Amino acid sequence: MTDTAQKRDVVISVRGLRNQFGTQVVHDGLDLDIYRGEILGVVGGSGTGKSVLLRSIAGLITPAAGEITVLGTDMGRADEDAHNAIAAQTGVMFQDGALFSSLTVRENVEVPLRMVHGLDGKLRRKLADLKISMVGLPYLAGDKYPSELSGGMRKRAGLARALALDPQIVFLDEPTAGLDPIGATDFDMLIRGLSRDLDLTVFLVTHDLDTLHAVCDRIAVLAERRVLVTGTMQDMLDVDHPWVHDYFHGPRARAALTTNDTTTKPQGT
Ligand SMILES: Nc1ncnc2c1ncn2[C@@H]1O[C@H](COP(=O)(O)OP(=O)(O)OP(=O)(O)O)[C@@H](O)[C@H]1O
Repeated sequence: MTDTAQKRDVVISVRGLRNQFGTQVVHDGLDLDIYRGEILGVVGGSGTGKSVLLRSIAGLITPAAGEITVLGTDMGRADEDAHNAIAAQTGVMFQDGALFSSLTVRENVEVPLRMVHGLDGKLRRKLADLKISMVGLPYLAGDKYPSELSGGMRKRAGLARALALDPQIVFLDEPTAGLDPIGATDFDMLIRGLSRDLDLTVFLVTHDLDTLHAVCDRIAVLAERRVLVTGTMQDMLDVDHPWVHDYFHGPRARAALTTNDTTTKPQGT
């Protein structure tokens, strides 16, 4: 870690995390820090526990051991009120948007807003429409049901819902999976723009090398049940570990490097 990184504000700290399902140990002694305002890309082979890590930090599963501190709150010791306060500061977007199929897009985005006391229906609808427009969906999309949307639109709707309460942190699980290359690039740019404009911290699980190049400030690699290494894309190219080397030096990585060398890149840490 550089001196600059050490001075930065840690908004999520994970120490000694252990996750286990039956006899299967997914994480063991996993440590990770995430800094305010950064976009952290989390990569790793299939089944290395990227989504489980996301769900642990987002408070959706309880780890077997370890400490997770989010915005200064030790989640293992926090009472229900503290958990709710953190939930209001964090938004989660799942791969397929995870929308309620019986609700319109606007009603889906209104779901978290219902937690806010004193917000009448009219204002709630206005706020939902604002989020819908922030993620680049047309105004009329608010009246549609998830089944009436394309996959990319459903992802945007899921992102609008994740942003409903103006969180400080958003968790994105494979945001570009299943999108065509143009849709994926558009979504990458949306994430970067929102992160910059809203000063969001983004925890982003992805397999998409273009996303890593175009969007992420830092990358964390999961392997051997822990975070093996963190650093910039440049740092990853120098890592002497078989999986990391193959991933970042393979033909797809080279193609992503060439493509993204011609576009604007985020500042490294
Ligand atoms: N609720 C659960 N019950 C039992 N096992 C689980 C559960 N959730 C995840 N696992 C297991 O934990 C391991 C890690 O799963 P996870 O979904 O985090 O992997 P991943 O790295 O996100 O994989 P992929 O890249 O394929 O999406 C897998 O072996 C999975 O089967």
